[in-house]
Amino acid sequence: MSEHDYDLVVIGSGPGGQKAAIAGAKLGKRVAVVDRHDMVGGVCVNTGTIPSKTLREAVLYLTGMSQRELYGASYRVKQDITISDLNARTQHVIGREVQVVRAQLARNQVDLLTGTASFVDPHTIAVQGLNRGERHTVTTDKVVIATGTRPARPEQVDFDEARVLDSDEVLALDAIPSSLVVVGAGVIGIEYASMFAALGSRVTVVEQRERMLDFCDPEIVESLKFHLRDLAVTFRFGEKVVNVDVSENGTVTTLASGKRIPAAAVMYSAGRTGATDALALDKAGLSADKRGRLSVDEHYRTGVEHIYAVGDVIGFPALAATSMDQGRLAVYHAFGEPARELTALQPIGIYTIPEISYCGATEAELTSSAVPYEVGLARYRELARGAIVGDAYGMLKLLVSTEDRKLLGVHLFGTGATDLVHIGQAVMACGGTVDYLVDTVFNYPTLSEAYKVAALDATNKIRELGRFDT
Ligand SMILES: Cc1cc2nc3c(=O)[nH]c(=O)nc-3n(C[C@H](O)[C@H](O)[C@H](O)COP(=O)(O)OP(=O)(O)OC[C@H]3O[C@@H](n4cnc5c(N)ncnc54)[C@H](O)[C@@H]3O)c2cc1C
Ligand SMILES: NC(=O)c1ccc[n+]([C@@H]2O[C@H](COP(=O)([O-])OP(=O)(O)OC[C@H]3O[C@@H](n4cnc5c(N)ncnc54)[C@H](O)[C@@H]3O)[C@@H](O)[C@H]2O)c1
Repeated sequence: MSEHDYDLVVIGSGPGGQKAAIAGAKLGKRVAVVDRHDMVGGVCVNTGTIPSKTLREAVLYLTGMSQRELYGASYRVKQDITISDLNARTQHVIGREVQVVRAQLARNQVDLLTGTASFVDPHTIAVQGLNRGERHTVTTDKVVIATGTRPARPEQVDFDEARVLDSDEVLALDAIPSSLVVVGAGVIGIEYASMFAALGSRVTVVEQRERMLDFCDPEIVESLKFHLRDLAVTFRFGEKVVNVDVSENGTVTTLASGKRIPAAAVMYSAGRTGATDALALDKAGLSADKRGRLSVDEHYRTGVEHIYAVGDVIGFPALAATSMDQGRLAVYHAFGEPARELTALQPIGIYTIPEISYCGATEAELTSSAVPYEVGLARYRELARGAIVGDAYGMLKLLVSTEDRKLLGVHLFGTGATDLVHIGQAVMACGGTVDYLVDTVFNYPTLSEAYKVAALDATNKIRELGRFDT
C-alpha cells in the first residue's frame, strides 16, 4: 500500500470529477473528492446544465407555449409568471441532484472533503474550508483536476448581481425583466435568450461574429432565428458590446458601432474561463493558458505524469456528457485499467425553444471534403404525432451517402430533438445504411417515425438519380 493518504484525489465534483471518483472507487482505490459545500455536483448541477434545463421546462409548462398550436395563441397555464414560480421547480431539481451525487459518493466510500483545494506540492493538496482555521492537507498518489469554468467577465463592466449579470447569476434574478440584452450568441446566450423571450421579455442578442451556432446546420439555425424573431428577439450580429451603464432607470449597453440599447437587465454569456487560479498550479509544476485552461494528452494526462485534467477545464467540447467519460477514462489510464477511447461520433444538443440536435457530418463538411450525399427530410407537421403534440415546425434531416447509402449525418429541430438524435447516432455508429431505416417498422404515431419518412425521401431521390446512370 502507498504511503499517501489516498490513491486518488479529485478536485471538483462536477460530472468529470464525480465519474473519475466513482471509477477509482470501483477499482478498489481509496478516493477523495474536494469541492465547496455549496457546489457539490459542480457547475452542472448548481449553476449550469441542470438549473437551465429545469428552468426551460418550467417556462415551457407555465407559459403553455408548446400547447398554443392546439389551444390558441392566448393559451397560458399561469397568467403572471413570477421568478418564484420558476425557482420552485429549479431548486427542487437541484436539491434532488445534489442528494444523488452525495449518496453515490457515500455508497462507493468516496470521501467528500469540503473546501477549496490547492497544491502544496505535486502529491500534497491543501483543503481550505470556509473559516480561516479550517485548513488541512492530504497526500495522494494520483490527482484528477476537474475544476471546470466560471463565466468570463470583462473588467470594464460593473456586474452588480441585480441588473448586470453573468449567466451563473441570472438564476438569482428577483423579477422577470421586461427587456434584456444578451451579450454573446453562444449556446448559453441563445438558450437563455429563448427562455426569456418565451416569458415575454423583449430580448436583444448582441454577437460580435456575423453568425451564431455556425457549427450547426444553417437551415436549422435559420428556422431557430425565425422562431426567436417571432418571439420578439432582435439580433445584432457583427456588433461588439464595449460598455454597460447602470442607472436607477435600468441599463444602457453601448456597442462599438455607437448604438446604445436600453434594457431592464443585461446578461453576459461571452465565454467562460478555466477555474484554475485557486489551485497554486506552480507548486505542482503546472501552468494554465491565458483562458485558465490546462492542456492534456490523449489520456487526459497533464505535463506532470500523475496529474490528470478532465471536463471544461481542458476546453472543447466542454459538455457535461463528455466530461463524465473523460473522468472515467482518465482514472482507468491512471491505474492501468484497459479501456476503449471515446468514439468520434458525439451528439450535440442545444436546449433552445425549440431545441436543436445533431450527430455526424454537416452538409458544409461533406461538401468541402467532396463526399457526394443526398438529403432526406421529414417535417413534423406531416407526422401524426407532430399534430398530436402540436409541433408544426419540427424537422429531421438525414444526410446519406449516394455511393454506399451509409447514414452520414442527422440534424433535428423541434420537440424531442435531443433524444431522437440517438437513433441516428446508433445507426451511424454501427456503420448502418439508410436501408435499415426504410426496412424498420417504427411505432405509430411517434416522432421517431420521422426517421422512416426522411429515409424514404432520401432513397426516392437516390433512385431518381440512378435513372440517369444507365
Ligand atoms: C448555463 C449552462 C448550461 C449548460 N448546459 C449544458 C447542457 O445542456 N448539456 C451539456 O452537456 N452541458 C451543458 N453545460 C456545460 C456543462 O455544465 C459542463 O460541461 C460541465 O458542468 C463540466 O463538468 P466539469 O466536470 O468540468 O465540472 P463543473 O461542473 O464545471 O464543476 C467544477 C467544480 O469544481 C469545483 N472547483 C473549482 N475549483 C476548485 C478548487 N480549487 N477546489 C475545489 N473545488 C473546486 C467547483 O466548485 C465546481 O463545483 C452548460 C453549462 C452552462 C454554464
Ligand atoms: N446545450 C449545451 O450543450 C450547452 C449549453 C450551454 C453551454 N454549453 C457549454 O458552455 C460553453 C460556454 O458557452 P458560452 O455561450 O458562454 O460561450 P461561447 O464562447 O460559445 O460563446 C460566447 C459568444 O460571445 C461572443 N462575444 C464575446 N464577447 C462579446 C462582446 N463583447 N460583444 C458581443 N459578442 C461577444 C463570442 O463571439 C461568442 O460567440 C460552450 O462551449 C458549451 O460547450 C453547452
